Amino acid sequence: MPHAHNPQADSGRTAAQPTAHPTAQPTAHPVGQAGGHSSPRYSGLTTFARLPRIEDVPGHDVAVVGAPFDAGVTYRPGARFGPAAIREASRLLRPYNPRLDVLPFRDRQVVDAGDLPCNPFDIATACKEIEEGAYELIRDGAPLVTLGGDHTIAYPLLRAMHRVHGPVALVHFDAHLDTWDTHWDAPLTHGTPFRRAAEEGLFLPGSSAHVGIRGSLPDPQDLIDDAELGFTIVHCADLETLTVQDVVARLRERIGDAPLYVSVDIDVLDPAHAPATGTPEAGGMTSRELLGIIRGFKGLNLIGADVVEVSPAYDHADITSIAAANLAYELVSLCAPARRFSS
Ligand SMILES: N=C(N)NCCCC(=O)O
Ligand SMILES: [Zn+2]
Ligand SMILES: [Zn+2]
Repeated sequence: MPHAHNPQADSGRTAAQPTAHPTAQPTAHPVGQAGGHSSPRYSGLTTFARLPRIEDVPGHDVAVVGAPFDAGVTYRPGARFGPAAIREASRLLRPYNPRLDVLPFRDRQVVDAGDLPCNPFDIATACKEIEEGAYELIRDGAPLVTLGGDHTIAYPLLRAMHRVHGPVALVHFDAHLDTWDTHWDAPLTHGTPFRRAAEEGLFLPGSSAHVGIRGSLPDPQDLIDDAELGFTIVHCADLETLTVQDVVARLRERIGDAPLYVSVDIDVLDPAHAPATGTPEAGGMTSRELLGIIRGFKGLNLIGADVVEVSPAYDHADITSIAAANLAYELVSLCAPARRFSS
């Protein structure tokens, strides 16, 4: 599908009417990754998975974009460097995803769209910039995977998704609820994006879930307030008895055939699997569990996703960035069609 602005695509669009082009044809001959045999994977300029930049191809079916913003954090800063670190850690991603049996870059034109503009001093301005930048990438219906950035960015991203698809099923992987009303009286922080989104009806509460919630809370009222927003919660402790398949079944039943948005706060992983994050909590998920649950969304209508809260200065041996890059790869892979012929 063309990336160029299409004025007709906007006409008659309202929030309640999904407007993604159901008939849009995928790019005929996608440009894939820079070849691992013609140039070693550790060489060359960095794009996500060594994919072409958006300006290097005529159009895109799926975009990966960075949102280097971290003015909304409450504890350790540094997620503004997340997109660069995740891209660097994505060099080893290969063309074939065997668990999903797809070649995500062969049948869809996947591009690296660079970084969205994000004002580093004014959160409201940054949110507007992120929303507009994301909207330009998705206006013709292309799925978007955003590399954060702190979790504040999920709010403008959901606003952009809503403009194209209407309310979405939201699956939110996180140690934290991120549904506070305000933090230090600030309405736009990484602890508040899903409260703002709920107020604006950006997601379908009955189709949405928090997964991986754990850790100490400022107040017991947090859980009561969150419950009023309509989410179901798969607590991290539930994984002591539920298998990955059980969780997938529960989430799929809830999502149904609604357009799906997946928001992954990397702190849903145990600090052993993701040390480089702003508000780490002990007792988290393994990367294998999280990758398994996300793969379980195969066949659903994924219209967007984010992987946020990677703060690379706290990393060791790129553990966190590698986990984030692989999660983004699975999310992009969910946008690929079933394999039609062997490679
Ligand atoms: N990591 C995210 N998104 N939120 C954490 C907020 C929890 C706190 O600062 O107490
Ligand atoms: Zn979190
Ligand atoms: Zn979060």
